[in-house]
Amino acid sequence: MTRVAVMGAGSWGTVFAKVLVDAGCEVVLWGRRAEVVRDVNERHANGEYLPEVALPEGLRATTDLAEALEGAEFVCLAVPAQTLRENLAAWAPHIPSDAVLVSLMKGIESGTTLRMSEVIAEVLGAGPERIGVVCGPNLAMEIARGEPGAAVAACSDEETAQRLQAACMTPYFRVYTSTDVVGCELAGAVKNVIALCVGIATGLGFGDSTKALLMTRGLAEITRLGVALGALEPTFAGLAGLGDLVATCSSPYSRNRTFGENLGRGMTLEEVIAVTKQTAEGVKSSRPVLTLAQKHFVEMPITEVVAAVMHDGVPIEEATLKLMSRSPKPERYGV
Ligand SMILES: NC(=O)C1=CN([C@@H]2O[C@H](COP(=O)(O)OP(=O)(O)OC[C@H]3O[C@@H](n4cnc5c(N)ncnc54)[C@H](OP(=O)(O)O)[C@@H]3O)[C@@H](O)[C@H]2O)C=CC1
Ligand SMILES: O=C(CO)COP(=O)(O)O
Repeated sequence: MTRVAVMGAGSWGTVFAKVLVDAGCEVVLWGRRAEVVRDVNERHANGEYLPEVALPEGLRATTDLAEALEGAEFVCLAVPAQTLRENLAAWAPHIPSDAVLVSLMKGIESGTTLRMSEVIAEVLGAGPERIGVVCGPNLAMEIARGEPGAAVAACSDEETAQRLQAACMTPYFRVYTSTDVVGCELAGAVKNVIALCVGIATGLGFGDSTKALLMTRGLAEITRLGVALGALEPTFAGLAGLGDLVATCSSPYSRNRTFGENLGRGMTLEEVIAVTKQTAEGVKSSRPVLTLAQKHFVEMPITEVVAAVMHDGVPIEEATLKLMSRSPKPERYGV
């Protein structure tokens, strides 16, 4: 039986642990709070993050790092992107030296502009053949209910990608492989920034024309950045690209979209932060994504205004005007 540790017992860590159990793995879920761990072990639930979701009885949880990580073939990482570095440093002594490290996260590190796989490589000194990513249009509550879903298991080493695919494929969760780690990770992280903007548009009361505009031009800027960083263009038309963008920008379950929607409705940034209980990665990632874009001379107008609203106090009306008054040009997709 494949032994897997899932590090982080929030919404996605818990649901992905369920998927792994349903796929036939032996899974230990690590959480930092005893009450969450107790809920998983005693009630087979994570009431705080996933109300009314029944977890498999075979899913075990612990707060003990050594217990979670002992003998793990795959270590799946599901904590907020900005906390990964400090967490990994604490977990490192317990991580088996041959384990494959799998990022389930969708963010870019502030300050360094590193993708999560790059943070893993830097902190643990692991080679690319030991680092994977799982991403795609996966809203935790929907996958938890066993609704048909799909994702991409990416690793630069095809064989590792196939092992990862086998570990998490279930009758309701279809997994494809990819070797384009850069494309998958970037698409996952940057769609959160676009979802913030779609959320703002929703909160302002705008309809589907505006949302389609933002998703389409958002995908164009995600693709431009990805290709500049060495990703493969077709990745952005796939599950990790278009798929995740559409799911996140359309779903009331999306924390990023909801964050934007609250802002668009007129709440202040401080008020929205106060009511947002779960991780909305796009807020902090918008700045490092923009820095990456500037470094590679890639135009990302939507990201630019989102970063300005999130970090520089630019009013939404000014951001809207800025986007809509850009110079006339032919429509270009990608590079
Ligand atoms: N939710 C979803 O639908 C999906 C999310 N993702 C990605 O998965 C990643 C995790 O998100 P998700 O599980 O949804 O987030 P949640 O906000 O639901 O959960 C965050 C988890 O991380 C823990 N945590 C927070 N801060 C720290 C810290 N400093 N050290 C250790 N643990 C910490 C929380 O613990 P505590 O409860 O104790 O605060 C909680 O277990 C994100 O990058 C997200 O983009 C990817 C696909 C789908
Ligand atoms: O990544 C996700 C869907 O694939 C979840 O999006 P949110 O983090 O915005 O909820």
